[in-house]
Amino acid sequence: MLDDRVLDVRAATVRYAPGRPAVDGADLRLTCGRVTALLGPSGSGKSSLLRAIAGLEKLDGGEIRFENRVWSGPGIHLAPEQRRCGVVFQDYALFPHLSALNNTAFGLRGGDRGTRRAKALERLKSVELEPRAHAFPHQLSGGEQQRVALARALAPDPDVVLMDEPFSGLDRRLRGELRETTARALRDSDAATLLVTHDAEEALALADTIALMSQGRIIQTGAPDAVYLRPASLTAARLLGEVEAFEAVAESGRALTVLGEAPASGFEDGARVCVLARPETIEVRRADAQGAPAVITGRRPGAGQQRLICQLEDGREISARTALTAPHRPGDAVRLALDPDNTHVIPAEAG
Ligand SMILES: Nc1ncnc2c1ncn2[C@@H]1O[C@H](COP(=O)(O)OP(=O)(O)OP(=O)(O)O)[C@@H](O)[C@H]1O
Repeated sequence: MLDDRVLDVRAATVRYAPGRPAVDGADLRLTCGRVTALLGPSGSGKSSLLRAIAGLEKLDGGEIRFENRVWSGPGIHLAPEQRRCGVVFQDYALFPHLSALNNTAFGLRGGDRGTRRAKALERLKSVELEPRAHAFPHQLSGGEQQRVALARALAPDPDVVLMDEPFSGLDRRLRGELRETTARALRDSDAATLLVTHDAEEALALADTIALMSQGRIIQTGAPDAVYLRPASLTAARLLGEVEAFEAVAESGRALTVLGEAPASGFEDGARVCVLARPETIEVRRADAQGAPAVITGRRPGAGQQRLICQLEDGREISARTALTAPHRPGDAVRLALDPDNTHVIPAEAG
């Protein structure tokens, strides 16, 4: 079997000023034909890492290599145009005086004009924009502009596609639609894609792999469900959504929390652990059932689900999510319990 074609980032460091670098020894691997979402809070270094891969920032340490070719490393810095790398910026950066077709054809080299136009048209078709080929950017909606930017990035058949918050200027419904078109076009292209986002839902919906970034480092990489359900630390868990954390001590392969037991095999007796549970896995039971007594103090309806704030007898508030149709209302007395199959236990120091 052929080896996967990969872009390898090793111990990459980008420093703008004295003190902690913006990118602080980040390791990341992008595989052709796969979409990797780089998810992290504002200021964690996502755009700086993307720009370093694109060749727009020099590395202060570490290395970036595509297959056997070093793009950035000690004494080496290939110019952006020497990297087979397409970039989609947050504001799309389209040329206002060029049509969608000419924007898409802009980066194409070689062949005659007719061949380049045909190729650009093919790319516009892949993002379902062929009928708007002759429109100028100001005549296109935000979502259409985003797709032209994607077609332009994909037109020269790059090895790597970098997208910096490509959906951030669009409304929620449009984002959902565009994600599908974008994911399809990216997978068909066989490029290694990095999608920078601070939107966990977007990362979970679009990516084959999620890389979590915090304070300049990649703190966990894995398949979306694995990273969501089995975060390596509390910081990683919180990057993907709300989570409840309970301190406990491991005993005979179990950890006992205020909401019941969680399996903790792999931990020695007496080890301090942190039991993590997502709000949708916390069971909200009737007041006469087993579990920790609580009172519902808040309720926020959402799409298909409701978020409940439940106060335990010691005053601690627990967030639980149940079906919107479940008959839970503020003031109700309930019992809360962990679903042992859906907890994840980490060492206390990672909590
Ligand atoms: N050109 C620059 N000069 C100096 N400092 C910079 C520069 N670009 C970014 N920084 C700093 O580097 C750190 C990381 O910024 P970066 O834009 O990479 O983070 P980010 O995770 O992409 O954030 P956001 O989600 O807000 O875009 C921040 O502290 C930022 O202020």
